[in-house]
Amino acid sequence: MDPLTLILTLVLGFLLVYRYLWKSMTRFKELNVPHKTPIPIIGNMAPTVFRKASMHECLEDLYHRFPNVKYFGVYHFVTPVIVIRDPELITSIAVKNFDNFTDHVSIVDEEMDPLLGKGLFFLRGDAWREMRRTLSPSFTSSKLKTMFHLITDCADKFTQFVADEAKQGRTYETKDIFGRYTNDAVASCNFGFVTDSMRDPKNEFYSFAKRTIDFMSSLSLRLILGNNFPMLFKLLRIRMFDDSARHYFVSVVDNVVKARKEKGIHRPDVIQMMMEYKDADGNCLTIEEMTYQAFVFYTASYDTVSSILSFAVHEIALNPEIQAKLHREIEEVVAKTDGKPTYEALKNMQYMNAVINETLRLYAVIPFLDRVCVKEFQLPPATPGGQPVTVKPGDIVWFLSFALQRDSEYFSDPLKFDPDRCLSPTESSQATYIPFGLGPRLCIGNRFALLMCRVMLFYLLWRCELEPCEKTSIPMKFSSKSFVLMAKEGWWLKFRTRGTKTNLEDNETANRTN
Ligand code: HEM
Repeated sequence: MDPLTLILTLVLGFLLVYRYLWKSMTRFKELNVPHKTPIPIIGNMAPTVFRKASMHECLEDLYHRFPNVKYFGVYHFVTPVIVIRDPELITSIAVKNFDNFTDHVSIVDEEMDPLLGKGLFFLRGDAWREMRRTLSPSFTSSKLKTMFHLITDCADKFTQFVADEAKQGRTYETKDIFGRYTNDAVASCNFGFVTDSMRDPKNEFYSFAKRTIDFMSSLSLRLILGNNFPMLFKLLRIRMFDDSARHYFVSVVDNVVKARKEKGIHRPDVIQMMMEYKDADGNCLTIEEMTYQAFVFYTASYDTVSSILSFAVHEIALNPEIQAKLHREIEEVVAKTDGKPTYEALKNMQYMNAVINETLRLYAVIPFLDRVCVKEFQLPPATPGGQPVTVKPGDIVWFLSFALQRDSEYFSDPLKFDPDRCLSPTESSQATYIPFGLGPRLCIGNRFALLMCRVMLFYLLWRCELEPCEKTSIPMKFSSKSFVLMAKEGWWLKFRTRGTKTNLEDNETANRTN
């Protein structure tokens, strides 16, 4: 190609791309939906692009710019998204009119990235319905009860190890150690084998999975790009996870299934339930299908559960009266169950549940919940006297759990960590408290997640006291580098085995928290 043709082609290409991008960025002006003027390509995401704020804080800021509307528009880079602000309208979309909004935004190509694309989260329409029906029985209360001892084994081993190490007080980065616990619990309950990642942090499964699902790596960037430029992603064959990850997890599941069949092993876990599943025509799940679902459970748990535990212990350490109250409740259960806590005893711990629920309110780890319109739907006017807006198939809506759960309109003194508010059900409603989402797409693992948190906090606070240390972030600042909610400087705390503290150390702790 001669230089002139090359330059003309490049200019034309640039103009076409610019026009296409710009066209999508005038959508809200045309629809007369309240919005902030976007910057080309970056849209309304400048604070996250220039690392001034986390995605959560950037969206929360936009949320507060439009206080009196039912919804407003956000340009997530080049993608126009309607953010629903009104709780009633959120319920209408996610629950009552679910059939118009059945899917999550598909950010990966199913064939190129089957580990994510064929997992429950990204399945669409009937394929999602079928798989959700298949997997739901794995997480009922009765199934969780059978998995309870698998989880307590992990928490017990973990806290014994920590209690041995922390006799003189020991500082930990809690996200790292709770990541190991979550890994062990999920490996045991979902993949069907035992790891001990505190004593053996280099074990193959944990090392591989941790490297694969690292939101502080380019994975966060790839998630954002996949959300905005799915065509480009496909064209350039960019993937979230490469073939080595798929091969590794398929071989793990294959080995577990083979060993169980050969040795006649039966274990009360999710792999076993998937092995035993048969559809109406007698078809079983393939090894690949089992792997994709076990992998999505792992991905959905690893970061969320370890983050919620880290935020919870951060607040517990900073609030000695909450820690004391929680410890009293734990001692009551220990006394009642003769030191062998049961599933029911833990499930009924009111204050423990309030502490976890309050953590989920204050720290919604996922920045937004999304739905894609699959059937035309009419939104009421955004403002009194405005015009209704028709949402078409392919249009995207978001609900901002982080902003809603920190809105003083719904929660008094919203930045205060106050578990007591969760003891009185009046403070939250269905659509303003949505840490696990809502409607038929609600997190399938929510009970499992709560159980993992409850079990860990129980064993940990039974054996250890938690204190802030020099490196603890006070107040908590969020990282602008990650797609999920992360502490900017990490989550650092001092753990101390109960009953080993001197009077002098007691005074030091009191001074630090005052
Ligand atoms: C504290 C921990 C967790 C939090 C905060 C969380 C939060 C969420 C949220 C917000 C959604 C989207 C819901 C919606 O769109 O309405 C979701 C979906 C999902 N979560 Fe969780 N989750 C957690 C733990 C888990 C665990 C432990 C598992 C697996 C065992 C899991 C598996 C899933 C799956 C498979 C979906 C997709 C469900 C579907 O589309 O049908 N999550 N989660």
